[in-house]
Amino acid sequence: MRTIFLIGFMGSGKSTVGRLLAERLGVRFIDTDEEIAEKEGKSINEIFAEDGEAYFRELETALLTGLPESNAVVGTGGGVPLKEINRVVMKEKGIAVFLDAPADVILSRLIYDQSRPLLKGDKDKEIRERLSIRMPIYLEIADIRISTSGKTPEEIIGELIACFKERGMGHTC
Ligand SMILES: Nc1ncnc2c1ncn2[C@@H]1O[C@H](COP(=O)(O)OP(=O)(O)OP(=O)(O)O)[C@@H](O)[C@H]1O
Ligand SMILES: O=C(O)C1=C[C@@H](O)[C@@H](O)[C@H](O)C1
Ligand SMILES: [Mg+2]
Repeated sequence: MRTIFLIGFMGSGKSTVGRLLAERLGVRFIDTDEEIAEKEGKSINEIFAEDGEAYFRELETALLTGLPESNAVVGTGGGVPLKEINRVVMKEKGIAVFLDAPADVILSRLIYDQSRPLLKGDKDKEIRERLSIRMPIYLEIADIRISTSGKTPEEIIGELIACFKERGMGHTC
């Protein structure tokens, strides 16, 4: 099985769905944010505050470059597809599954969340502005796009697995 990269905005469910999907497929789960936080010994908030976003983005690229090309599900950070080198690495190593959710659903999931450094002000505005800039990039590299609104993580995984069975890995559903 080629590596599955889950991409999408903050709160789209990449970490939640990714962990369950890996369990279901019997493969390793790697969450880029968790790996980086563990290696640095600090939270993502602390890395952004103390070392800056540019440093965090370098760590993301370094991590992606070292990931396996098979038998893994990767929950990416929401900003990973923004860099061209990251998009190239993901395409080389596996397939990209875009977990889609509109701004109001994302806001409802993250309204009380304090762990995302890019959502510290007017969350509604920050989500809408960033999502509109990123949407074309997520769409451009998605092999598969799944709407997550109103679906449980289990339902999303069921849809994804059905899609893989119907079309085969690496094809657009
Ligand atoms: N399908 C879903 N339905 C309802 N709530 C969900 C769903 N998927 C995720 N959530 C909830 O939304 C929140 C954010 O989910 P998660 O951390 O998996 O997002 P993420 O895409 O990994 O975000 P980030 O890019 O910031 O890492 C969590 O509280 C999670 O329980
Ligand atoms: O969308 C983003 O740019 C981010 C998403 C999170 O997964 C973290 O990687 C970090 O909070 C930045
Ligand atoms: Mg995550």
